Amino acid sequence: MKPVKVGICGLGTVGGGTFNVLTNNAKDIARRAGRDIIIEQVAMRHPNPAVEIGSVKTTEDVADVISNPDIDIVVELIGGYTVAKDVVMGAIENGKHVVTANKALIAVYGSEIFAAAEAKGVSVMYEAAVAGGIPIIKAIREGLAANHINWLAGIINGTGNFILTEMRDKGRDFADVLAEAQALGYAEADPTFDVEGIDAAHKLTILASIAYGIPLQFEHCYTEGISKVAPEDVEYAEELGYRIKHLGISSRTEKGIDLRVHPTLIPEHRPIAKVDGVLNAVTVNGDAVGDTLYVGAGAGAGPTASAVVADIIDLARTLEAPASASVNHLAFDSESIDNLRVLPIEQVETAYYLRIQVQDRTGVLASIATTLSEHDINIEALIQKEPRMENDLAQIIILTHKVEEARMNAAIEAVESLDSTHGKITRIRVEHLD
Ligand SMILES: NC(=O)c1ccc[n+]([C@@H]2O[C@H](COP(=O)([O-])OP(=O)(O)OC[C@H]3O[C@@H](n4cnc5c(N)ncnc54)[C@H](O)[C@@H]3O)[C@@H](O)[C@H]2O)c1
Ligand SMILES: N[C@@H](CCO)C(=O)O
Ligand code: NA
Repeated sequence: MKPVKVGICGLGTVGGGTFNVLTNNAKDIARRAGRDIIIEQVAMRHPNPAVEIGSVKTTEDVADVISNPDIDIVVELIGGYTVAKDVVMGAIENGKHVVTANKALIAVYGSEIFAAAEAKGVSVMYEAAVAGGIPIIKAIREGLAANHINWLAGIINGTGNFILTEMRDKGRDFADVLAEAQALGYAEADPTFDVEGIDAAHKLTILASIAYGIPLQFEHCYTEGISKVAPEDVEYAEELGYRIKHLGISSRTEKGIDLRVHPTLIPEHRPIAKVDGVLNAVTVNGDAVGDTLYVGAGAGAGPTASAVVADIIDLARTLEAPASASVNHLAFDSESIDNLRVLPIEQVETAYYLRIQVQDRTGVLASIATTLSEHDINIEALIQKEPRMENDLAQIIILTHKVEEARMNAAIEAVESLDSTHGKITRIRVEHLD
């Protein structure tokens, strides 16, 4: 079979990794694809010291790649919504298949992009966009295709997990660890996407869509980052037998779809609680298969390139096949996408960890317990910490049973207004993942 020719746009962390994997593993890749895969051209702004470009043609203008008649597959590894979108839409317009690692683009503009691709009879592949090297898109879209998927939850931002792990294990400073994650090529161009949960929300939006056959609804994803996780909460959570992880969580309930990203206490015996550093993990529950768990590197040049190149190989294998033979972009036939409602966070039910600062005097505990009980909130565990700081305030840490968020909001407001409590209550949602 004739070789397949690839054009790479962007030669940064992932572009460089993709170039190197395609080059270094060319023999194995050809054996798998049944044909050679050749890098025909690279659009780049700066040389990448990790890459020996050799005799591959380069250009500074992505338009050269998109319009190159020899190129079958355009690989978009620039990032963002502007040039990247032009590259993807331009490649589709020119009848080329696309591979991208750009979750922001897929989460926000995926519907438009997939519609354009379907009209042209080409595919847009995005395995690298979610959980880096873990083949989670393939697992859900193809491997679990027999199932009615009930829920999924995952650590889906490598930078965030790396920061939380280093803070917990080594007591390192947040800003220091973030700088290291950036130097290692894990972080987004704008790292607030990592630390404020936006990147995880992009990924969760994609996962929920292919799990349930619903439209991409990034705008409805509840998003909270890790920037406010305090070292003392990490410590108290551990004392209660939990770890704090930044999770993306989605489940189907009778009321609608739950779609949320936030710091979460999970029991320390859950396998996902032990997934540390830049590793990601996704657990998916299907009605036939039960619980499944996928773990691997969520960011970095090699792991992300592994996913990009797997997509290129898939396309290379089926290049001459009719478009109807390809897996649907969002796993389900585009005619049968269900417009299920995403629940507002106020209607979501979870258990809670609460840390309340109180005056260290008798009766305080009783008044808090009474206020919670007036809101129908049951306490599962409670610890009290003596004052540590100059302000002479003690801390009460409470784990509650499940309660609707709106009711918890009302209870928190009532507890905060008690004379004996001080300042804002820290609240972190708790999930048992069963
Ligand atoms: N880094 C990771 O671990 C990782 C993992 C999964 C997905 N991603 C996604 O992959 C994409 C790329 O991320 P990255 O970490 O490699 O970023 P990066 O900043 O390292 O690389 C982007 C490259 O694009 C180049 N570029 C910018 N504008 C260009 C233009 N007009 N023409 C040609 N080149 C241009 C930049 O010079 C840079 O080298 C993003 O969408 C990101 O979200 C990254
Ligand atoms: N910045 C992302 C890259 C992988 O998508 C992360 O840290 O997970
Ligand atoms: Na992946």
